[in-house]
Amino acid sequence: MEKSEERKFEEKRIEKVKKEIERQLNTITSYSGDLKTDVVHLRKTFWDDVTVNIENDEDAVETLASIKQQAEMLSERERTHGQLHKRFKTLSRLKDAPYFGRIDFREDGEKDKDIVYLGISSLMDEKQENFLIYDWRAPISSLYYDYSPGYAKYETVEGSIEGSMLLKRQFITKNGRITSMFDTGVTIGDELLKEVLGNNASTHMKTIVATIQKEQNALIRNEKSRYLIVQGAAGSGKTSAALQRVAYLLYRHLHDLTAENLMLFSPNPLFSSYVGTVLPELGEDNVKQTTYREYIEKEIGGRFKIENPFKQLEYVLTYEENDFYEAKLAGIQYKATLSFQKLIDSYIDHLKEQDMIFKHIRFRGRMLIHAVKIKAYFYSLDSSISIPNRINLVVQWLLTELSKKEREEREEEWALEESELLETEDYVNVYDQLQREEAFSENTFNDFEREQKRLSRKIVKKYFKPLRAAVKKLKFIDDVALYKQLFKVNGLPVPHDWEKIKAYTLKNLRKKHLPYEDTAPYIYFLGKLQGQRRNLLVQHLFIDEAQDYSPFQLMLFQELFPRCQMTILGDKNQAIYAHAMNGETLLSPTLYNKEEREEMTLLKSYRSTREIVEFTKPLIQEGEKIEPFNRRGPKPVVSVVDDSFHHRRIADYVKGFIDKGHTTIAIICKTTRESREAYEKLESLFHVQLMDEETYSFQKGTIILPVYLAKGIEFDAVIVYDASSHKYEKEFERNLFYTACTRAMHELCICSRGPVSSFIQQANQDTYREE
Ligand SMILES: Nc1ncnc2c1ncn2[C@@H]1O[C@H](COP(=O)(O)OP(=O)(O)OP(=O)(O)O)[C@@H](O)[C@H]1O
Repeated sequence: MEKSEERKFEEKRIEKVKKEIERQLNTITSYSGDLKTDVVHLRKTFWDDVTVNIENDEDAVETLASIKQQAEMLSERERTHGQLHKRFKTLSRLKDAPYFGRIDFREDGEKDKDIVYLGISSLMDEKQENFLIYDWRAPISSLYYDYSPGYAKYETVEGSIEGSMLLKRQFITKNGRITSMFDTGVTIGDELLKEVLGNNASTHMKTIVATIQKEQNALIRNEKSRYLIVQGAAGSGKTSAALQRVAYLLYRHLHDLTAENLMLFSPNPLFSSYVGTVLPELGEDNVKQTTYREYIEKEIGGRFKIENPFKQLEYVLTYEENDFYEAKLAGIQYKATLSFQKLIDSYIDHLKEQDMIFKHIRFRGRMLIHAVKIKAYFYSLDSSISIPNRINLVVQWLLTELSKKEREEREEEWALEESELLETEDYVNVYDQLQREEAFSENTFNDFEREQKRLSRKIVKKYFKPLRAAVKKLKFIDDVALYKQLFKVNGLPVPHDWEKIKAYTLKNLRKKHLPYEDTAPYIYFLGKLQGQRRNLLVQHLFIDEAQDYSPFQLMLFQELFPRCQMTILGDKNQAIYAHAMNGETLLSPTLYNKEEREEMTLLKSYRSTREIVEFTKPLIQEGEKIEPFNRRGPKPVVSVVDDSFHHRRIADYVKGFIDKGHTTIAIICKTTRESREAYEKLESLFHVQLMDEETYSFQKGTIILPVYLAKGIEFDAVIVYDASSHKYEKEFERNLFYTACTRAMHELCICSRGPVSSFIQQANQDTYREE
C-alpha cells in the first residue's frame, strides 16, 4: 500500500472502531439506566417482598432466608452497576484514544498474520468474534514492547509462541483522530518517546503505556520471584513501571486479585497524590497507598510523640551543636540493623524468665488488681509457652478476676448510691424486666430489694465495661516501661557504643518522645509481646524509594505481610537517610533469600536531557554506566554569586524559565530550615509557593521545597538554592545533592554563595556552563 493509502486505511479503521465504542457506550447507558432504576426501586421496596414472621424458630429461619435472598439480589445488581460504570469510563477513554500501536505478527507455521492493535483496554466487535483492540497487558501485546520487526516471540500460559513481526506502527491520537503515525524499526520509536519526554512536567505523573521500554516491560511482567529488587538510575522509570505493573497484575489475576490486595508504600503524602492519577487513567481502581509514617502512627501513636523521618533528617543535616549528636547518629545506624533485632530477641528471651512489667488495674481510684499479682500469674504459667500465648492466658484470668470483683462491687456503698441517681428510663426497664419475670414467679414480697440489686448490678457492669475492653486490648502490659528496660538490662549482646545510644534513647523515652529510628524496633518488640498483627489481605507490596528503608524495616514488613510478594524499587545513589550512610538498605540483595529474589537494574535515564544526565553522572559512583536518553537541551549552569546578588540572580533565572515556557520550576533547598529562609528572601521578588511536609499536592508555578520532599517528583526546571562548599561537602550529602539535580527535566541551574561544593568540581567541566 502507498503511504497515503495506509493513512486512509488507518483513519477509516479508527472511525469504525470509534463507532463500535459509541455503540457499546449507548448500550451501557440504557442498560445501566434501567439497572439504576431497578436498584433504587429494590432499595425502596426492600421490605415489601420480605414477610417478617418470627413467631417460631421455623418462621424466623424462613424470614432470615428471604431477607438474605433480597439482599443478595440488591448487592448483585449494585455490583453489576459498578462494573458497568467502570467499563463506561474505560470506553469513554478509549473513544479519545482507541489505540496507540499496531503490530502484524505471523506465527511460525501459520499462513495468516495476526493484526493486533493495542490500547488501554480490549474491545471486541459487535458479534463478539474479533478483537478490535487488544489490552496492552495481553500476552501478545508484549511483542510490541520487546521487539522490532523481524524474529519475535512472546510467552503464554501454554508456552512460547515464535514467529515474525511484519510491521510495527505507532499512532498519536487526539480527540479520537490520528494526528500522526509512523512505522518503527527500533524497539519503541525514539520519536514518540522524545515527543512525550519533551513536554512540560506535570503536577501528576503520567502513564507510559504507549512507550514502555523493553527493560521496563520485563519489570512490569515479571512474576517469577517473591522479591523483585529493582535498582534504577534517577529518572529510569521505576515508579512509572511500578504503577504499570500494578495494572498488569490486576489484569493478569482478574479473578483473584483486586486493588485491595495491593499496597504501595510511598515516601510522603505529596508523592502519593503525585502518582495517584496513573491507575485511574488506565481504567483501574487505585491501589491503597500509605506512608511508613502513617503506618507507625496507627500502630504506636498515642503512647509517644513520634519523631517524624523528616525531623530526623533535618536534625542530622543541620548538625545541631549538642552532645547528643554523635549518640543520635550512632543510634540511627545501629537501630537500622538486624543486630538490634537480635538484641531485642535476646531481651524477649530474658522476659520469658523474668522482669515483665505490668500495670495495676485500678477502679475508682482504688487498686483492683495489683501489677505484682499479674506478674506472678504470668510467671506461674509454663515458661515454654510463648509470651503472646501466655498473655492470652493472662487475659482470660484477668477477665475472670474482673467478674469476681464486679460481683463484690455491687454490694459497695457507691453502687447502691448511684443506683438511686439513675435515669427514669433505667428504672422503667428494670421494673419491666422484673414484671416479666413475675409471670413465672410467686415470689413478690421483696420487690424493692430485688429492684435495687438489679440496678446496682447494671451500674457496676457499665463501669466495668471499659475495664474489660482495656484488658482485651492488652493495656495492662506496660510496653513503654518494657522498652525502656531494654536499655537497662545487663547481659544482652550490645554494641560497643551502647552507652551513648542508651543515654540518648532513655532521655527521649523519659520525655515520651520516640525517636524515628526506634519506630520499627518498637513495633517489632510489641509484636513479640502481643503477637504480631499480620496483614493477610495484602498480597503484593510495592515499596518505592526503597533505599530509604533499613534492613530492620524490611524484616518488619516480612513479619507484618507474611504472604506478600514484594516489588522493591529504589536508587542507592538517592539514599538520603542517615541509617544508609554506611549500612545496608532495603535494596541490598543479600538481605533476601537467594532462591526467592530476583534483581533488575535500570540504567537508562528518561527524565532529564542528555546534558543534565552527563553533568550528574560523575557525581556518583558507577555513574558512567548511566545512559541518557537522547533528548537535548541547554547545559546546566553553575552560578557563583556573593550574598548580595544571590536572590536577585535566582529571580532572573526564574523569569528566564517562565519566558521560555517552563511551567513547573522548583527551587530546591537542602533542608526545611533553608527553604523557609529562601522563601522569606524570595517571596517579595516573584510569585512563589513554599512547600513543607504538610503540603499534599502542588500547583504549576514556582515552588520552594527541601530535597526530601522533591523525591520521586520532577520539574521542568530546577534551581539548586545554594550549592556552596559548606552546604554540600560531607559524603552523605552527596546523595542529597544528586537527588536535587536529577529532579530537572529540561533545565538545571546551580547557585552557590561562595565557593562551590567539591562535588561540582568532580563534574566534567565540559558538561556545564559557569556564570
Ligand atoms: N517508557 C517511558 N515512556 C515515557 N516516559 C517515561 C518512560 N519511562 C520513564 N518515563 C518518564 O521519565 C520520568 C521519570 O520516571 P519515574 O519518575 O518513573 O522515574 P524513577 O526511576 O522513579 O525516578 P527517580 O528515582 O529519580 O524518582 C517520568 O517523567 C516518566 O514519565
